[in-house]
Amino acid sequence: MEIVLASGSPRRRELLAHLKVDFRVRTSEVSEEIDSTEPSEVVEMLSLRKAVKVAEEEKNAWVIGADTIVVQGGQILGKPSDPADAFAMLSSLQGTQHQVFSGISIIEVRDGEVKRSLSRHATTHVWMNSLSDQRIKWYIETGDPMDKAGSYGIQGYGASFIEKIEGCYFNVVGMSLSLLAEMLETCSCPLFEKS
Ligand SMILES: Cc1cn([C@H]2C[C@H](O)[C@@H](COP(=O)(O)OP(=O)(O)OP(=O)(O)O)O2)c(=O)[nH]c1=O
Repeated sequence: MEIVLASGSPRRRELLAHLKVDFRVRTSEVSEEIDSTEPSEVVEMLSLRKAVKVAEEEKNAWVIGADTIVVQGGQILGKPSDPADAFAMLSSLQGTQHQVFSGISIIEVRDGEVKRSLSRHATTHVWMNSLSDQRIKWYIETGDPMDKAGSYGIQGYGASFIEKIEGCYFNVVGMSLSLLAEMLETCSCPLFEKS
């Protein structure tokens, strides 16, 4: 049995490495189109979709999938489609509060069959400082926002935008480690349990 991270996100690789477990990465392409507008449902369903796609290719593994979105006033912000979209997102987030939802799914596959499937999410409240148009434009030119939900990364230069957060920091970066640890324990994953 192995732990397989179903993610192309370099952040999620770094995050999982913090848990001091052996794992390998297997990426897949899934559609991120979804009918639901309920944030918790969206991130749990998308994380499950990513995990399922990879689990179908595995024989014996715990497959982990995750998904992160930014939510402001009920509106869901994913990754920006282009620099103009990033500008629109950051302009609306600056000077206000928003939430970051990250869903995590674990699928336990034994002998090619799904033995257990678990999906959970965490929410973090984030307060962003007021930002000038020039500063937003400069940040977008660095390219950093383009692969991130809400068009910012709290773990890089984007940290200078953040006044405070309430909730798990790692949840903002892409996956709550305390939630993941709890889920691996629930699954009785021996690769995680420390003696
Ligand atoms: C808000 C925020 C998001 N992000 C990132 C985390 C996710 O990688 C990304 C949201 O996109 P996701 O679709 O959740 O993930 P992904 O496409 O990067 O990777 P994969 O689906 O293969 O697992 O935004 C940060 O890195 N920092 C932040 O502060």
